[in-house]
Amino acid sequence: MDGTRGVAIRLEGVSKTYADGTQAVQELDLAVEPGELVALVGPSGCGKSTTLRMVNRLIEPTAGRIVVGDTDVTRTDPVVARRDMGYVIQQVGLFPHQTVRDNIATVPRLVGWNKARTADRVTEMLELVGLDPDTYAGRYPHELSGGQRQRVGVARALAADPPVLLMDEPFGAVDPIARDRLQAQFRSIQAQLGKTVLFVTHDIDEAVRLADRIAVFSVGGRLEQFADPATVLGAPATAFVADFVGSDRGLRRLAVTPIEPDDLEHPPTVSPQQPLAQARAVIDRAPEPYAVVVDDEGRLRGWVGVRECVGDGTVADRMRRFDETVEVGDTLRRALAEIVQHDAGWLPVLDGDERYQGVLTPTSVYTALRRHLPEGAATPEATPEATQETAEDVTA
Ligand SMILES: Nc1ncnc2c1ncn2[C@@H]1O[C@H](COP(=O)(O)OP(=O)(O)OP(=O)(O)O)[C@@H](O)[C@H]1O
Repeated sequence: MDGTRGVAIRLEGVSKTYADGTQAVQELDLAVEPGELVALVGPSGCGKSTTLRMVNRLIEPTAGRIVVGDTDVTRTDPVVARRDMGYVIQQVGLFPHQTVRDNIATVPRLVGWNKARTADRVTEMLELVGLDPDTYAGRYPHELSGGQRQRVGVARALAADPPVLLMDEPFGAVDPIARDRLQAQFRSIQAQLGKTVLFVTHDIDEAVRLADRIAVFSVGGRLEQFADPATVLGAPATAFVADFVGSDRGLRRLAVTPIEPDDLEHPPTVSPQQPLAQARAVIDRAPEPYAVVVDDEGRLRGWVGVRECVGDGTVADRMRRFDETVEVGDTLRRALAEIVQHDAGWLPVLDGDERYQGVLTPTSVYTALRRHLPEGAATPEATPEATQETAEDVTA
């Protein structure tokens, strides 16, 4: 979809001290690239929302400069600056006495779009967020589910095609299943639109799932680390970050680590036309008690184990099919989930053209996870002290 692409956001030495002396944000420097999706995370009260609201000047910084695209928003009329920044909040903030249509049309009308252009845009935005315009445009907010209200909130924020989107716990108020769906949908919307998105969440899994980079704050608005999810999880910069992302960060890394061809194992392969006796001989020479059946075009057909390789006939007569496969580029988490779900010792991996590439086993998933540790990553999980600690935790 054509539209305004994202612009850079720069915070330079930004601080906020509230009137009662609370230091919410201290000397914050943060540079967000155009089109980047950045999550602000940290414990309650660490200044995430304050930071977000200083960008659209709902809160005035006490020091520093905030530049959005070419505009120093700290020196611009905030009402004008806000037109370039869609804003989505947890409770959505839809106008209760206006229809969905009128809610979405708010900013386009404000900036003087004519009726026809505004009406087209409302339809386009409802379709973008997956709500049928004929059904929903005329409804009032109380006639929608929480998830639908949230989607209308996103549609409204995007309606005037701003380059920047600011979101404060955008999916916080919906149930976990709707939340998963909304997150996936938002990712695909963002992939199409390429806006610059700053969003606040206290949910590290949401940040890992959605963000290109994660900014981790500690109380007092100090930036502890600003890096991509794999680095935050695999190489936490400080003890604070390690604690915040949790002792199960190793598991979380599964979700951000893609399957690569180098990670795969290569058990023996046979073709469907081969006699079973030949397949048996192939398996007997290999450490694995099975062979993968691949046809002449490199497509996966199934597998045979030693037990199938008896009697006359060909591999095609006795081979078994797979319940599941994964592709190179899918996450290790997906692979492990399939292995566990199907109680399988191994899982075939295809390329984007459905050609067989190799297999993953629980061991190779683990090896891949270790290989993908970001540079400079200490592996606290593997140190004697950490092992000791875990043992104490277990016995405590
Ligand atoms: N208007 C205000 N006056 C005084 N202190 C404030 C004000 N607004 C926020 N604070 C304080 O500033 C600090 C940062 O608040 P902020 O809302 O930015 O945190 P947060 O990280 O978004 O927290 P949460 O996750 O709980 O929403 C907190 O200590 C909060 O109590």
